[in-house]
Amino acid sequence: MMDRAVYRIIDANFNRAREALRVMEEYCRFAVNNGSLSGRAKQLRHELCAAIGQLEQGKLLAGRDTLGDVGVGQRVENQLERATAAEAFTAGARRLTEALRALAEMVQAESKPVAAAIERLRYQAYTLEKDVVLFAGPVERFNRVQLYVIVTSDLPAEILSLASRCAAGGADCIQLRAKGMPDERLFAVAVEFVDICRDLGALSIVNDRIDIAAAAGADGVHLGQDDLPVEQARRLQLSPLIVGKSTHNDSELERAIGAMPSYVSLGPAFTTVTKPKIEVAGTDYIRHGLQRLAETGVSHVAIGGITHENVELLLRAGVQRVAVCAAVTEAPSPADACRRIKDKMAEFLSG
Ligand SMILES: Cc1ncc(COP(=O)(O)OP(=O)(O)O)c(N)n1
Ligand SMILES: Cc1ncsc1CCOP(=O)(O)O
Ligand SMILES: [Mg+2]
Repeated sequence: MMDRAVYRIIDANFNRAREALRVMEEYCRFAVNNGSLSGRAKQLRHELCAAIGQLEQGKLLAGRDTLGDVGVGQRVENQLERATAAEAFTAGARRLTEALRALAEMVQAESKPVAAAIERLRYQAYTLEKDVVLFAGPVERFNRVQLYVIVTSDLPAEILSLASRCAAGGADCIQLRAKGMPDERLFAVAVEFVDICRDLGALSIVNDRIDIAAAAGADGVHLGQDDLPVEQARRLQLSPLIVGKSTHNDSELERAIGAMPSYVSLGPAFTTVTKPKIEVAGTDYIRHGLQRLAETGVSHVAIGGITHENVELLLRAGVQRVAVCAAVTEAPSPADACRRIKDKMAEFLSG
């Protein structure tokens, strides 16, 4: 037989945990726009209710004494003063795991199986928090990108010079794509590339190689269909990285969404001199991809044969981010070429 104080603690922490889960669920649903993450928060809430439902409900309610609670009205500094929805989520996750811990300890005496179920929920809550933070933070950073330039070269000096000129011309994100460079040199170039991008305010992405991206401190990695899977790359990151995934058709897109990358590239939109043999996916695929992605929270970038002359066609289809290689890096002035595309985008997206 538990005493009344224990029931009071269980009742208070059950309410605290449910409320925290609501905050987490709403953040996943309305800020992250991800049905799978909000579904996991909802499932946790239902499982918590089912676990506590096994205790005697009458005793829980009889133990409640809000008016006599000496903690009511005691506020710590900054409580209920969250600057962002992400901060509210993190505070909710902390409250949730604390409440679950208190619940598990207090329920022990009444029911060991219920206490064990609550402990399992606590570990699931830690995992959910981690999955949400590792997904939502990088997506938010990537969503600020409009112009993404891919610098393709195996010459270190050319890569670094192009990266500086493109960033100076307004590229928001630059990818280092050096397909034939030995690892030692690739790592050294990646370190300099990351520095240049950081100094000039562009995101730095390394193509193909999560190991080089993580070791060089890049903002992200881009993975193709033949590269390491997104889930495995995530396990190797040292801090939350932007993880991009190439897709060229509906079935690749569905598989990519399941792995929850930060963004998918949709393309090729047009024929491309950078990959002359690749089949064009076309603007219909891009239009459909954008619709499908809207309910996932996964960001996008259109790619393949994009120039300042055809970018408006994509913007009209709903594209908000474009990745460009040849039209910028083969131009007499890569910085001017970036500016031309950025201006077109700014004009369209602000109008
Ligand atoms: C933004 C972006 N999208 C697609 C690709 C192509 O990746 P992948 O199919 O792995 O081919 P390679 O570029 O590795 O030859 C990309 N690099 N960047
Ligand atoms: C790397 C890549 N993958 C699909 S299309 C493409 C090349 C994009 O380059 P470009 O802008 O020169 O067409
Ligand atoms: Mg690749």
